[in-house]
Amino acid sequence: MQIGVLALQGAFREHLGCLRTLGVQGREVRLPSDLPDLDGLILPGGESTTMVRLLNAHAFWEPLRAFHARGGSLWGTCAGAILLAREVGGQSPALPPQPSLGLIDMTIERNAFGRQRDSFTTLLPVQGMETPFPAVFIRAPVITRLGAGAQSLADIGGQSVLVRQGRVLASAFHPELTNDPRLHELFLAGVEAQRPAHRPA
Ligand SMILES: NC(=O)CC[C@H](N)C(=O)O
Repeated sequence: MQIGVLALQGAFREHLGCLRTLGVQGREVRLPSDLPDLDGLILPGGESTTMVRLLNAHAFWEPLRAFHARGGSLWGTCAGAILLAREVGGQSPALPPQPSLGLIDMTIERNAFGRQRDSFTTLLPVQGMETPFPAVFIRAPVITRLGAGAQSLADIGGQSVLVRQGRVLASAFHPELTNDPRLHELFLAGVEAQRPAHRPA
């Protein structure tokens, strides 16, 4: 199974490290030409406005949508989750809406926890996990609207922080900054389930 991590900016090395501990040699994705033979792609946390600028500069938007359309699985963490949303809120009304891939029918609000709670770690109950997940939030977004086709797997105070729509997973927090492999395992299991039978592992 071929897994890539978008390596334009942010915590891509940490994701590659987590994949390595699970025996998966992930690949840095820096150009659209790195996408074609991947089965799964992780969009890391970082600064979504910077990522948008770099995605524009490399004409990445259509190749990413095409990757999804041909059966690729995606997982966005924090800034990466913002890139996957249909609508992005939380920026100054003076600015135009932030562009995004629209691969999950949700509205996501940037920097939603406010200054006092800029960064925190919490033990988060996640659907399907026997014990809570240690979730690290850093200037994190929350999902304020979720379409009927998307499913919430965890929430804080009634607001979703982990959602799935088909082959696309989004977490508002950073599983790559903890030693708990369960979300990486969840993503890889989804990729494996989607991988065409004729492709070698
Ligand atoms: N840790 C993160 O990825 C923070 C995301 C950042 N606040 C943004 O809007 O892009």
